[in-house]
Amino acid sequence: MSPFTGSAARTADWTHLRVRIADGVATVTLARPEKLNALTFGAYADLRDLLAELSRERSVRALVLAGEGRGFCSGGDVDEIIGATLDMDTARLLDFNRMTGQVVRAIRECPFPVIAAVHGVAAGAGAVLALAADFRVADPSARFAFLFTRVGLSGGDMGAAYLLPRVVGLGHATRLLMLGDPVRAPEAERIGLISELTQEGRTDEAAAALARRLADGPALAYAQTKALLTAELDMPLAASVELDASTQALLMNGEDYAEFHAAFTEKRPPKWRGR
Ligand SMILES: CC(C)(COP(=O)(O)OP(=O)(O)OC[C@H]1O[C@@H](n2cnc3c(N)ncnc32)[C@H](O)[C@@H]1OP(=O)(O)O)[C@@H](O)C(=O)NCCC(=O)NCCSC(=O)/C=C1/CC=CC=CO1
Repeated sequence: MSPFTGSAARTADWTHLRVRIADGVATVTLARPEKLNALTFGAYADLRDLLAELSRERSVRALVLAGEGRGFCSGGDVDEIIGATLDMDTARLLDFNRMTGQVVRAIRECPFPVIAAVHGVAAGAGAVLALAADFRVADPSARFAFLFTRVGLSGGDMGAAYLLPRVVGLGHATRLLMLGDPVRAPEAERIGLISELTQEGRTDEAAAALARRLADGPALAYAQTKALLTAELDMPLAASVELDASTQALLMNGEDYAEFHAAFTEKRPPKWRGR
Protein backbone atom coordinates (compact mmCIF):
# COMPACT_ATOMS: atom_id res chain seq x y z
CA MET A 1 0.00 0.00 0.00
CA SER A 2 1.24 3.51 -0.74
CA PRO A 3 2.83 5.18 2.32
CA PHE A 4 0.98 8.33 1.29
CA THR A 5 -2.54 6.95 1.44
CA GLY A 6 -4.64 8.69 4.03
CA SER A 7 -5.03 12.25 5.23
CA ALA A 8 -4.62 15.45 3.16
CA ALA A 9 -1.14 16.38 4.47
CA ARG A 10 1.01 13.26 4.70
CA THR A 11 4.62 12.51 5.54
CA ALA A 12 6.89 9.45 5.25
CA ASP A 13 10.52 8.70 6.07
CA TRP A 14 13.18 7.36 3.69
CA THR A 15 17.00 7.17 3.93
CA HIS A 16 18.19 10.78 4.31
CA LEU A 17 14.99 12.02 2.65
CA ARG A 18 11.89 13.66 4.02
CA VAL A 19 8.69 13.88 2.02
CA ARG A 20 5.54 15.81 2.64
CA ILE A 21 2.46 16.01 0.45
CA ALA A 22 -0.07 18.77 0.96
CA ASP A 23 -2.67 20.18 -1.42
CA GLY A 24 -1.17 18.54 -4.50
CA VAL A 25 2.43 19.62 -3.79
CA ALA A 26 5.04 17.04 -2.77
CA THR A 27 8.11 18.48 -1.07
CA VAL A 28 11.09 16.14 -1.01
CA THR A 29 13.94 17.32 1.20
CA LEU A 30 17.43 15.83 1.12
CA ALA A 31 18.00 15.51 4.82
CA ARG A 32 21.60 14.80 5.76
CA PRO A 33 22.74 18.32 6.57
CA GLU A 34 25.84 17.32 8.54
CA LYS A 35 27.33 16.01 5.25
CA LEU A 36 25.82 18.71 3.04
CA ASN A 37 23.24 16.12 1.93
CA ALA A 38 25.82 13.85 0.30
CA LEU A 39 24.07 10.87 -1.31
CA THR A 40 24.80 7.38 0.01
CA PHE A 41 23.91 4.26 -1.99
CA GLY A 42 20.72 4.07 0.06
CA ALA A 43 19.78 7.70 -0.59
CA TYR A 44 20.18 7.35 -4.39
CA ALA A 45 18.03 4.21 -4.41
CA ASP A 46 15.42 5.70 -2.11
CA LEU A 47 15.21 8.88 -4.17
CA ARG A 48 14.64 6.80 -7.30
CA ASP A 49 11.99 4.67 -5.58
CA LEU A 50 10.30 7.63 -3.92
CA LEU A 51 10.00 9.49 -7.24
CA ALA A 52 8.49 6.38 -8.83
CA GLU A 53 6.06 6.13 -5.91
CA LEU A 54 5.08 9.80 -6.18
CA SER A 55 4.62 9.46 -9.96
CA ARG A 56 1.87 6.94 -9.25
CA GLU A 57 0.18 9.25 -6.72
CA ARG A 58 -2.65 10.88 -8.62
CA SER A 59 -2.91 13.60 -5.97
CA VAL A 60 0.61 14.98 -6.69
CA ARG A 61 0.57 17.82 -9.23
CA ALA A 62 3.95 19.48 -8.53
CA LEU A 63 7.11 18.53 -6.65
CA VAL A 64 9.74 20.65 -4.91
CA LEU A 65 13.19 19.12 -4.34
CA ALA A 66 15.17 20.94 -1.67
CA GLY A 67 18.13 20.43 0.65
CA GLU A 68 18.21 20.80 4.43
CA GLY A 69 20.93 22.82 6.16
CA ARG A 70 23.48 25.04 4.45
CA GLY A 71 23.41 23.50 0.96
CA PHE A 72 21.33 21.64 -1.62
CA CYS A 73 23.49 18.53 -2.16
CA SER A 74 27.25 17.90 -2.26
CA GLY A 75 26.89 14.90 -4.61
CA GLY A 76 27.75 11.26 -4.13
CA ASP A 77 29.11 10.37 -0.70
CA VAL A 78 32.83 10.35 -1.39
CA ASP A 79 33.65 8.30 1.73
CA GLU A 80 31.08 5.57 1.17
CA ILE A 81 30.94 5.38 -2.61
CA ILE A 82 34.53 5.82 -3.68
CA GLY A 83 35.66 3.33 -1.03
CA ALA A 84 33.10 0.73 -2.09
CA THR A 85 33.36 1.21 -5.86
CA LEU A 86 37.13 0.71 -5.80
CA ASP A 87 36.41 -2.91 -4.78
CA MET A 88 33.58 -3.59 -7.25
CA ASP A 89 33.77 -5.60 -10.46
CA THR A 90 32.54 -4.10 -13.74
CA ALA A 91 29.07 -5.66 -13.47
CA ARG A 92 28.43 -4.12 -10.05
CA LEU A 93 29.89 -0.78 -11.18
CA LEU A 94 27.48 -0.82 -14.10
CA ASP A 95 24.56 -1.60 -11.76
CA PHE A 96 25.48 1.35 -9.54
CA ASN A 97 25.90 3.79 -12.43
CA ARG A 98 22.64 2.64 -14.03
CA MET A 99 20.89 3.16 -10.69
CA THR A 100 22.09 6.78 -10.40
CA GLY A 101 20.90 7.40 -13.98
CA GLN A 102 17.48 6.03 -13.01
CA VAL A 103 17.12 8.85 -10.47
CA VAL A 104 17.48 11.40 -13.28
CA ARG A 105 15.08 9.47 -15.51
CA ALA A 106 12.56 9.41 -12.66
CA ILE A 107 12.73 13.22 -12.42
CA ARG A 108 12.43 13.69 -16.19
CA GLU A 109 9.68 11.09 -16.62
CA CYS A 110 7.37 11.91 -13.71
CA PRO A 111 4.06 13.34 -14.91
CA PHE A 112 4.25 16.60 -12.92
CA PRO A 113 6.67 19.54 -12.94
CA VAL A 114 9.69 19.30 -10.63
CA ILE A 115 11.19 22.43 -9.08
CA ALA A 116 14.68 22.33 -7.58
CA ALA A 117 15.02 24.89 -4.76
CA VAL A 118 18.77 25.41 -4.61
CA HIS A 119 20.75 27.22 -1.95
CA GLY A 120 24.45 26.78 -1.23
CA VAL A 121 26.30 23.97 -2.94
CA ALA A 122 24.87 21.76 -5.69
CA ALA A 123 27.87 19.60 -6.56
CA GLY A 124 28.41 16.50 -8.69
CA ALA A 125 25.28 14.35 -8.54
CA GLY A 126 23.61 17.21 -6.64
CA ALA A 127 24.14 19.54 -9.60
CA VAL A 128 22.65 16.92 -11.93
CA LEU A 129 19.58 16.45 -9.71
CA ALA A 130 18.95 20.20 -10.01
CA LEU A 131 19.67 20.10 -13.74
CA ALA A 132 17.10 17.34 -14.27
CA ALA A 133 14.34 19.43 -12.67
CA ASP A 134 11.95 21.40 -14.86
CA PHE A 135 12.65 24.61 -12.93
CA ARG A 136 15.65 25.72 -10.86
CA VAL A 137 14.78 28.38 -8.32
CA ALA A 138 18.01 29.57 -6.71
CA ASP A 139 19.22 31.60 -3.77
CA PRO A 140 22.09 34.08 -4.30
CA SER A 141 24.24 31.62 -2.29
CA ALA A 142 23.70 28.85 -4.87
CA ARG A 143 26.73 27.42 -6.63
CA PHE A 144 26.61 24.60 -9.15
CA ALA A 145 29.69 22.44 -9.78
CA PHE A 146 29.70 19.43 -12.10
CA LEU A 147 32.64 17.95 -10.23
CA PHE A 148 32.91 14.53 -11.83
CA THR A 149 36.21 15.12 -13.67
CA ARG A 150 37.62 16.42 -10.36
CA VAL A 151 37.21 12.90 -8.94
CA GLY A 152 38.67 11.37 -12.10
CA LEU A 153 35.34 10.41 -13.68
CA SER A 154 33.53 11.40 -16.86
CA GLY A 155 31.68 14.72 -16.71
CA GLY A 156 28.80 13.04 -18.51
CA ASP A 157 27.48 11.23 -15.42
CA MET A 158 23.74 10.66 -14.87
CA GLY A 159 22.72 12.22 -18.19
CA ALA A 160 24.60 15.49 -17.60
CA ALA A 161 26.13 15.44 -21.10
CA TYR A 162 22.60 15.04 -22.51
CA LEU A 163 20.82 17.63 -20.37
CA LEU A 164 23.38 20.40 -19.79
CA PRO A 165 24.02 21.32 -23.47
CA ARG A 166 20.26 21.49 -23.93
CA VAL A 167 19.92 23.92 -21.03
CA VAL A 168 22.99 26.16 -21.46
CA GLY A 169 24.36 25.26 -24.93
CA LEU A 170 27.34 23.14 -25.91
CA GLY A 171 29.98 25.79 -25.22
CA HIS A 172 29.05 26.39 -21.58
CA ALA A 173 28.32 22.67 -21.06
CA THR A 174 31.77 21.70 -22.31
CA ARG A 175 33.42 24.18 -19.97
CA LEU A 176 31.33 23.19 -16.96
CA LEU A 177 31.55 19.42 -17.44
CA MET A 178 35.24 19.31 -18.35
CA LEU A 179 36.62 21.76 -15.80
CA GLY A 180 34.13 21.25 -12.96
CA ASP A 181 34.49 24.89 -11.92
CA PRO A 182 31.70 26.22 -9.69
CA VAL A 183 29.09 28.46 -11.32
CA ARG A 184 27.76 31.04 -8.89
CA ALA A 185 24.17 32.28 -8.98
CA PRO A 186 24.69 35.44 -11.11
CA GLU A 187 26.50 33.49 -13.85
CA ALA A 188 24.00 30.63 -13.56
CA GLU A 189 21.23 33.14 -14.21
CA ARG A 190 23.13 34.72 -17.12
CA ILE A 191 23.69 31.41 -18.94
CA GLY A 192 20.17 30.13 -18.27
CA LEU A 193 21.11 27.43 -15.78
CA ILE A 194 18.56 28.75 -13.28
CA SER A 195 15.03 29.82 -14.05
CA GLU A 196 14.60 32.20 -11.10
CA LEU A 197 17.10 33.96 -8.85
CA THR A 198 15.38 34.85 -5.58
CA GLN A 199 16.26 37.25 -2.81
CA GLU A 200 18.53 35.81 -0.12
CA GLY A 201 16.70 33.32 2.09
CA ARG A 202 13.49 33.43 -0.01
CA THR A 203 14.14 30.40 -2.22
CA ASP A 204 11.88 27.91 -0.42
CA GLU A 205 9.08 30.45 -0.42
CA ALA A 206 9.54 31.18 -4.15
CA ALA A 207 9.68 27.46 -4.99
CA ALA A 208 6.54 26.85 -2.93
CA ALA A 209 4.74 29.71 -4.73
CA LEU A 210 5.70 28.30 -8.14
CA ALA A 211 4.63 24.81 -7.03
CA ARG A 212 1.30 26.22 -5.83
CA ARG A 213 0.73 27.91 -9.20
CA LEU A 214 1.56 24.69 -11.06
CA ALA A 215 -0.53 22.49 -8.76
CA ASP A 216 -3.52 24.80 -9.24
CA GLY A 217 -3.12 24.78 -13.03
CA PRO A 218 -4.13 22.38 -15.81
CA ALA A 219 -2.21 19.27 -14.72
CA LEU A 220 -2.78 17.26 -17.89
CA ALA A 221 -1.61 20.15 -20.08
CA TYR A 222 1.55 20.49 -17.93
CA ALA A 223 2.20 16.72 -18.03
CA GLN A 224 1.90 16.68 -21.82
CA THR A 225 4.10 19.78 -22.16
CA LYS A 226 6.82 18.13 -20.06
CA ALA A 227 6.56 14.90 -22.05
CA LEU A 228 6.80 16.78 -25.36
CA LEU A 229 9.75 18.91 -24.22
CA THR A 230 11.61 15.70 -23.37
CA ALA A 231 10.56 13.64 -26.40
CA GLU A 232 11.02 16.33 -29.03
CA LEU A 233 14.62 17.16 -28.09
CA ASP A 234 15.73 14.32 -30.33
CA MET A 235 13.09 14.43 -33.03
CA PRO A 236 13.10 15.96 -36.49
CA LEU A 237 10.62 18.83 -36.90
CA ALA A 238 8.19 16.74 -38.99
CA ALA A 239 7.88 14.11 -36.22
CA SER A 240 7.62 16.85 -33.57
CA VAL A 241 4.72 18.65 -35.20
CA GLU A 242 2.94 15.32 -35.73
CA LEU A 243 3.37 14.44 -32.02
CA ASP A 244 2.19 17.95 -31.08
CA ALA A 245 -0.89 17.48 -33.26
CA SER A 246 -1.91 14.15 -31.71
CA THR A 247 -1.27 15.43 -28.17
CA GLN A 248 -3.29 18.58 -28.79
CA ALA A 249 -6.15 16.57 -30.32
CA LEU A 250 -6.18 14.46 -27.14
CA LEU A 251 -6.29 17.55 -24.90
CA MET A 252 -8.99 19.16 -27.05
CA ASN A 253 -11.16 16.16 -26.21
CA GLY A 254 -10.46 16.69 -22.50
CA GLU A 255 -12.48 18.32 -19.73
CA ASP A 256 -10.01 21.11 -18.96
CA TYR A 257 -10.20 22.50 -22.48
CA ALA A 258 -14.01 22.57 -22.38
CA GLU A 259 -13.83 24.08 -18.89
CA PHE A 260 -11.62 26.91 -20.17
CA HIS A 261 -14.22 27.73 -22.80
CA ALA A 262 -17.07 27.65 -20.28
CA ALA A 263 -15.10 29.82 -17.84
CA PHE A 264 -14.20 32.32 -20.56
CA THR A 265 -17.82 32.56 -21.65
CA GLU A 266 -19.04 32.92 -18.07
CA LYS A 267 -16.26 35.44 -17.26
CA ARG A 268 -14.87 33.42 -14.32
CA PRO A 269 -11.53 31.65 -13.63
CA PRO A 270 -11.37 28.03 -14.86
CA LYS A 271 -11.59 25.14 -12.38
CA TRP A 272 -8.85 22.78 -13.58
CA ARG A 273 -9.43 19.05 -13.04
CA GLY A 274 -6.36 17.59 -14.74
CA ARG A 275 -8.57 15.62 -17.15
C1 LIG B 1 33.10 22.28 -1.43
C2 LIG B 1 32.28 21.41 -0.50
C3 LIG B 1 31.04 20.86 -1.23
C4 LIG B 1 31.75 22.25 0.68
O1 LIG B 1 32.82 22.67 1.47
P1 LIG B 1 32.53 23.28 2.91
O2 LIG B 1 31.41 24.24 2.83
O3 LIG B 1 33.84 23.77 3.45
O4 LIG B 1 31.98 22.08 3.81
P2 LIG B 1 32.80 20.84 4.35
O5 LIG B 1 33.30 21.15 5.72
O6 LIG B 1 33.77 20.36 3.33
O7 LIG B 1 31.62 19.73 4.44
C5 LIG B 1 30.83 19.55 5.61
C6 LIG B 1 30.83 18.10 5.96
O8 LIG B 1 30.24 17.38 4.89
C7 LIG B 1 31.14 16.40 4.40
N1 LIG B 1 30.95 16.26 2.96
C8 LIG B 1 30.77 17.23 2.07
N2 LIG B 1 30.60 16.73 0.84
C9 LIG B 1 30.67 15.39 0.97
C10 LIG B 1 30.56 14.31 0.05
N3 LIG B 1 30.31 14.52 -1.25
N4 LIG B 1 30.69 13.07 0.53
C11 LIG B 1 30.89 12.83 1.83
N5 LIG B 1 31.00 13.81 2.75
C12 LIG B 1 30.89 15.08 2.32
C13 LIG B 1 32.51 16.93 4.75
O9 LIG B 1 33.46 15.89 4.78
C14 LIG B 1 32.23 17.52 6.12
O10 LIG B 1 32.11 16.44 7.04
P3 LIG B 1 32.85 16.52 8.47
O11 LIG B 1 32.27 17.75 9.14
O12 LIG B 1 32.49 15.24 9.15
O13 LIG B 1 34.30 16.67 8.17
C15 LIG B 1 33.14 20.27 0.04
O14 LIG B 1 32.46 19.62 1.09
C16 LIG B 1 33.46 19.24 -1.00
O15 LIG B 1 34.31 19.47 -1.85
N6 LIG B 1 32.79 18.09 -0.95
C17 LIG B 1 33.03 16.99 -1.83
C18 LIG B 1 32.28 17.22 -3.14
C19 LIG B 1 32.46 16.05 -4.07
O16 LIG B 1 33.55 15.72 -4.48
N7 LIG B 1 31.33 15.40 -4.44
C20 LIG B 1 31.34 14.23 -5.25
C21 LIG B 1 31.30 14.60 -6.71
S1 LIG B 1 31.18 13.17 -7.77
C22 LIG B 1 29.55 12.72 -7.56
O17 LIG B 1 28.71 13.43 -7.12
C23 LIG B 1 29.19 11.36 -8.00
C24 LIG B 1 29.61 10.26 -7.40
C25 LIG B 1 29.33 8.97 -8.01
C26 LIG B 1 30.49 8.18 -8.32
C27 LIG B 1 31.59 8.04 -7.55
C28 LIG B 1 31.94 8.74 -6.39
C29 LIG B 1 31.29 9.76 -5.80
O18 LIG B 1 30.20 10.40 -6.20
